[in-house]
Formats: sequence, structure tokens, C-alpha cells
Amino acid sequence: SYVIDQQAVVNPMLTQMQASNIGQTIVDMSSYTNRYYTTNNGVNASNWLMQRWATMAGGRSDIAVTQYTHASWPQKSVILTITGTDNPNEVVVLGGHLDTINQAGTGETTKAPGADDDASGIASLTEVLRVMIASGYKPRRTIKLIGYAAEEVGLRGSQDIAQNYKANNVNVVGVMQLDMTNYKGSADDIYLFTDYTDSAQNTFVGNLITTYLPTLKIGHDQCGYACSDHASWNSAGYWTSMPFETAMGEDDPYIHTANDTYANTGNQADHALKFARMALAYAVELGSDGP
Ligand SMILES: N[C@H](Cc1ccc(I)cc1)C(=O)NO
Ligand SMILES: [Zn+2]
Ligand SMILES: [Zn+2]
Repeated sequence: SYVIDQQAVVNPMLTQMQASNIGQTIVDMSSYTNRYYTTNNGVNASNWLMQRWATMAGGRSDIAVTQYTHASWPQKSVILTITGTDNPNEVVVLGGHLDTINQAGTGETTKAPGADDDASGIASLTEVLRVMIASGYKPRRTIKLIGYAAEEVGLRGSQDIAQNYKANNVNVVGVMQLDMTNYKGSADDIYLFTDYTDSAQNTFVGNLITTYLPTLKIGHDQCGYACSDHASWNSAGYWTSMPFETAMGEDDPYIHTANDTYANTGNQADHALKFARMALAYAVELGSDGP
């Protein structure tokens, strides 16, 4: 349910979250020449993320990391699963995409660092994971963190996964997409996009922000098209939210170029930390609901 009642668990975790950790993950991921869905770099970046999350999860028998093989391209999606304790069949999904693109065309040696789009989202989720593990948090529901392949070429990785979950009747109770979290281009802090998302869940996410991050300003906007992986889940009939870094039209001008670098978001991850904290609250509040 959308009742907010986990303050005793969430608040101590929020204080542990650090922008420097997020920044390091952005630097690591954007050091690949590109992460395009068909290049060796793109394949290697997926393998790197799997290894990174698996190393973090090492000691936990309730956490598994797998790669999802897509039939028609080589880059795999990465799925980390924290199996719930007494309500494991209800699943909470948080995602971002691990691929990048250069609008001029992306070959093996084309630069597409994708620091903001979307290393920032993956890095925000990785800090959520680190703090959940550090605090020994065990959700009652299952929580899945997903690094989608092939988002830039038509939301193809998330489409595969969302349709597969629908076909298998996986009971996903909520989906949050983090695509671009570190470029502060607008007056407000977090923009809840209203198209291809669920209004009731958006209200819940807004309430999470006012409850746990009361200094942040909330905006609302629309993409006007299926602008990230939440749209794949929405069209499969699942409830989604897409908190975005700016208002429409004030978004990061460097994306899909060789200049989407950590330096071009100020060599810091303070904006992304807001999204990481929001995502942590979302994961724990939804993840703590029993059957
Ligand atoms: N088009 C999306 C990014 C994007 C999303 C919303 C807005 I407003 C502007 C830009 C993308 O490239 N996702 O990978
Ligand atoms: Zn993009
Ligand atoms: Zn993106």
C-alpha cells in the first residue's frame, strides 16, 4: 500500500548515502568508449555492471545477480534480485539503462560516455544497493534492480523484460525508472513525469519526497512520447513512475554526444544523490509491505 510507515528504517539509511560513491560509479561507467548495444564495449560494460553488483551482494544468500540474454543483439540486461522474506511473489522494480548512443552514429570506437544518460541512473541505484546491504535491510517483498540494455534504440531491453514478466504473470506492484539524474538544469529538484506513468504511484512518490526529503522542490512535466524504459512497463500494464532531472526543454544538452561526461555535470553527483535517496525510500516503503 502507499502508506508511509518505515521512517525508523529509512531515515538512518538516508544519512549513509553519499554523492562521492555515486560519482565514482559514473566515472567508472563513462570510462568505456561507449556502451552501445552492439559493440564489444557495450557487452563488456554489461559484464562489468553484473560483476560490480555481484561483488557488492557477495555475502547475501537472498541476493542473486543474473544477465538477461536478448535474442537479437549481444548486450545483456543485468538483473539483481533481493528475494523477499515472507511476501516474495510481490515484486518492486527499480531500473535505469546501461547502454549509450552517439546521435552521429555509434561504432566500436565512437565516443559515447553517457555519464548522465544513463550512468547517473545506474549509479544512483548502485548507492541504494550499497546502503541496503550495509544496513542489513531485508525486504518482505522481492526487490529487483535492473540495468536495461538497448534503451537508446527503442526501449528494446525493457520491452523484452516487461513483456516476459507479463507473459509469466509476475506480480510487479510498482516500477521506478531513473534515466538522467545528475544534470541540474531547472528550478525544481525532481520532476515527476505524468505521461506513460501511473498517477496514484506518482502521488505516492511525491509524498515520499515531502516526507523524507522536505527541502526538495517537486515539479511535473511530460515527455510527449515514450522517452524511457518506464513506457515498456506501462504498456505491459504495470504501474510506473519516471522522476526526471529537469523540466522538458531544459534537459542535458550533451546527451547522445561524446560530451556527455561527468565533467559536464560539474564533476559532482549532488543532484543524483537526491534521486538515490528518493529511490531508497521508494524501495524500502514498497518493499516492506507484507502479504
Ligand atoms: N530521450 C531520452 C532522454 C530525455 C527524456 C526526457 C526529456 I524532457 C528529454 C530527454 C533519452 O535519450 N533516454 O535515453
Ligand atoms: Zn538517451
Ligand atoms: Zn536515457
